Amino acid sequence: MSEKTASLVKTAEIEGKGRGMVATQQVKAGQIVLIDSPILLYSAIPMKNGIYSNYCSNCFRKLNTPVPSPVVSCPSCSYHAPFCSPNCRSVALSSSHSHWVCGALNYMRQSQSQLSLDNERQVQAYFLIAAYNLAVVSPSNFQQLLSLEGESPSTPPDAATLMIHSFIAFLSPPRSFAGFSLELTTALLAKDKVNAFGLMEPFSESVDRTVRAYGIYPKASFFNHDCLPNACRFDYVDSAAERNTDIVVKVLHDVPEGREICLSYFPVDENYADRQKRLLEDYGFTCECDRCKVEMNWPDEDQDENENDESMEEDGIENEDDFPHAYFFFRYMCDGNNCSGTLAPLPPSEEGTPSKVMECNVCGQLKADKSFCGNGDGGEDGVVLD
Ligand SMILES: C[S@@+](CC[C@H](N)C(=O)[O-])C[C@H]1O[C@@H](n2cnc3c(N)ncnc32)[C@H](O)[C@@H]1O
Repeated sequence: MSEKTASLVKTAEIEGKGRGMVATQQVKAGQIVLIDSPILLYSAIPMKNGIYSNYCSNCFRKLNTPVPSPVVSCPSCSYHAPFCSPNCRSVALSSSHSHWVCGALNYMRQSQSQLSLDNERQVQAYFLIAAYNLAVVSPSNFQQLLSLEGESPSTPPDAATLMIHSFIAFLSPPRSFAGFSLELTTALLAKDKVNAFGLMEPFSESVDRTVRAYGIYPKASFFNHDCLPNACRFDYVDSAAERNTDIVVKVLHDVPEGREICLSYFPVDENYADRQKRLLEDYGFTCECDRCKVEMNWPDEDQDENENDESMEEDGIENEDDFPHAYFFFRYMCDGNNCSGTLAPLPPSEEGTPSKVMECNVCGQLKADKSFCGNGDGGEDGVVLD
């Protein structure tokens, strides 16, 4: 986090939500309030016999060539874990791709058919391998991971958790780490469940994106959820030259001092029932945000009005009493094909003049701010984008 952004948010207790992030001063539309680096990253791509993924095994940048050259692959892996550069490889060999991780992943690949872990369990195994490795390569970051929100279930671990724990036990976690136990495995999985941020595969208009990797971000983990967020997060995994796995949190509009800054944990255009289900199952809470209080009274057939299509835009704005948050969708939802991203203004000028250009956090397109342009095509207020 840079000095400049460090002072714009702080953690505070928020009634009914645990810790949250609040603005320490008035924040202007488009300002970056946090840049955070991951303490842990792991692949979200389940392994398919002997085929490595098309992302750097350290920083998850998309690789240009499908077959890695020997200078940028792991010297020990039977599957030649690929890296995007000799530097990434050298960093990884002493941290995220340590000798133990390398052996553990190799074993997982070789014995995949006997292990019969489904895709979700494979990704959990990647996480646990990365987390137990972290305990050795960076004990302080490991403690930070353990200090995050996420309660272990009060019920005994299910069969799948027992299986995955015994699999990790079989891999003999690094000898210098003494705390390995079923309780710790269960606690780690609980932290991962509510705190991991997905780094998505490159955007495509024709294919639905899936997650390429998950990261644990120690400061960004304090943002609570709101179904009409006042901030959203960006990442530049393939385009940033350095620190490409950092996430950047920007506010959508002016936020007064002391106000909580929230993200939406998933695309904003999901309907009420789906949001509630997801928040309860994945994050363990019932959302009582202003938007949910309105939508809980909507009949089922109106639920899909949230969707970001033409009819929503027209209907929503015409029926503001039923849909008071229509303005949010009009101004902050990207209307790009297959996108569902959130638009945040570019940072204001040094003098504090707000930008009239919005950036989408999914497709990356720059668009004219509709609130300045009337119809949003950029033609009425001199905001013309290439
Ligand atoms: C990523 S953490 C956010 C920080 C967390 N509140 C803390 O104390 O560290 C996600 C967890 O915060 C809580 N949370 C987030 N948003 C919430 C909301 N709108 N209402 C109630 N609890 C919320 C839930 O317990 C959720 O599993």
